[in-house]
Amino acid sequence: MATQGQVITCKAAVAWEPNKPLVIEDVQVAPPQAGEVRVKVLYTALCHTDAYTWSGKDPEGLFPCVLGHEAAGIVESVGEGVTEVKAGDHVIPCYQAECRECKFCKSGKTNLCGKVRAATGVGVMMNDRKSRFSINGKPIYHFMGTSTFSQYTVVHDVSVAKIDPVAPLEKVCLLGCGVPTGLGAVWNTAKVEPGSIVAVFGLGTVGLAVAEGAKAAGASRIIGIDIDSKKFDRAKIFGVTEFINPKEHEKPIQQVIVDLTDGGVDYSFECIGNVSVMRAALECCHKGWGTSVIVGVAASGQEISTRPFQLVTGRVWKGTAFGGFKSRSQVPSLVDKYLKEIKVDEYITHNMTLADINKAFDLMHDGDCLRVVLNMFV
Ligand SMILES: NC(=O)c1ccc[n+]([C@@H]2O[C@H](COP(=O)([O-])OP(=O)(O)OC[C@H]3O[C@@H](n4cnc5c(N)ncnc54)[C@H](O)[C@@H]3O)[C@@H](O)[C@H]2O)c1
Ligand SMILES: N[C@@H](CCC(=O)N[C@@H](CSCO)C(=O)NCC(=O)O)C(=O)O
Ligand SMILES: [Zn+2]
Ligand SMILES: [Zn+2]
Repeated sequence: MATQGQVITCKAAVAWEPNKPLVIEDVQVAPPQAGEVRVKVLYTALCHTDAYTWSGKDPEGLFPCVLGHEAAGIVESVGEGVTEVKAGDHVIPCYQAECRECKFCKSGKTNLCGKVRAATGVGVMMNDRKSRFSINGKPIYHFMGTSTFSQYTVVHDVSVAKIDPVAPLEKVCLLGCGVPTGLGAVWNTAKVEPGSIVAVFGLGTVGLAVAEGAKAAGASRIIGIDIDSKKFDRAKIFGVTEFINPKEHEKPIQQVIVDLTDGGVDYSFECIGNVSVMRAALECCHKGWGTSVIVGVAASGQEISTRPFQLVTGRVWKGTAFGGFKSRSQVPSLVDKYLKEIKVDEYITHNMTLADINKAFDLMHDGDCLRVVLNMFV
């Protein structure tokens, strides 16, 4: 039965309140308006940023909402004026949009896009500043412009990347967030050169993707730092060459690293979201040139600090969103790269269904878990 132009009622996991279990509900998803695309979400993974917003610590978190931003699916229908995708195309929703027309996109200096950000930050669509999700008439907010914990979602056309239909959607859904973030932090934001010494704080999916990116960039040493020593064996597969557990050292971790590296590392990456670790990551960098990249998302109210002398003496502090990748232009090439070389399957530790989403979030706090992929239609 054709669904184009019709309201679709489907299953979605709704976050009614911070920290309260998600509830699988029958949700009405309105047809896409001008410049919008309705996507049948086949697979979605869970990212720690979903857990962060769900926790109530995200200043942009609005409830009730449909969370989720790391997914893959097929276009169900498109609104007026949409030319770059059509029904049947395989796509990855992109929480970081790319319009190619705004001041940010045209600058060539950033992957951030300004076109729809004001609407996606308050859980609505740009066209009419309303949500396309509702339950018996009650609006449910969107999240990050993606809301992939729903069997159908509506996204802006600037927030969807068309990909090679050969790619397995149950795998490449990971290219919607965590893996590109880590790879791009190394390749686009830090621009790590061959021979560099790299420190990676936090060996979850994002940190392991940093290690994978650093190995591909030819780093000579990749030092993994995590408070859970169980992470170390697996991290070797992703390129980590040495491990440090800060709990096993009396000295501050930055001092331990400076001592081990003849003055500090060339590049460090914070992949946790802990502001004290962000400071350590900066301060373990080599005087004169060491660069530290903040990747982790810290809760509202948290602030970073260091002695300005750390920067006066040549260390550089940076941050990255989606690894600096321009989403619509570059996600399709990441999918092509996946088909040839980059790891993705290796980050998937669990496969579950939408009905089990609360159990999937519980699993994320278990040290063995990297990414859980949910099959949305089983
Ligand atoms: N900037 C972006 O675009 C972007 C994109 C995706 C995710 N993120 C953020 O990146 C962070 C990492 O995501 P993830 O999915 O890899 O998370 P994760 O929870 O799987 O990994 C974090 C790791 O850090 C370790 N850890 C915790 N506290 C530590 C400490 N004090 N010292 C050393 N290690 C410690 C944990 O044991 C774990 O292995 C999250 O904050 C997430 O929100 C940012
Ligand atoms: N609303 C949050 C922002 C959190 C944040 O920094 N998000 C990252 C992506 S995390 C993906 O897992 C990001 O890309 N930020 C840039 C942007 O949102 O435009 C808060 O306010 O803390
Ligand atoms: Zn994410
Ligand atoms: Zn733009």
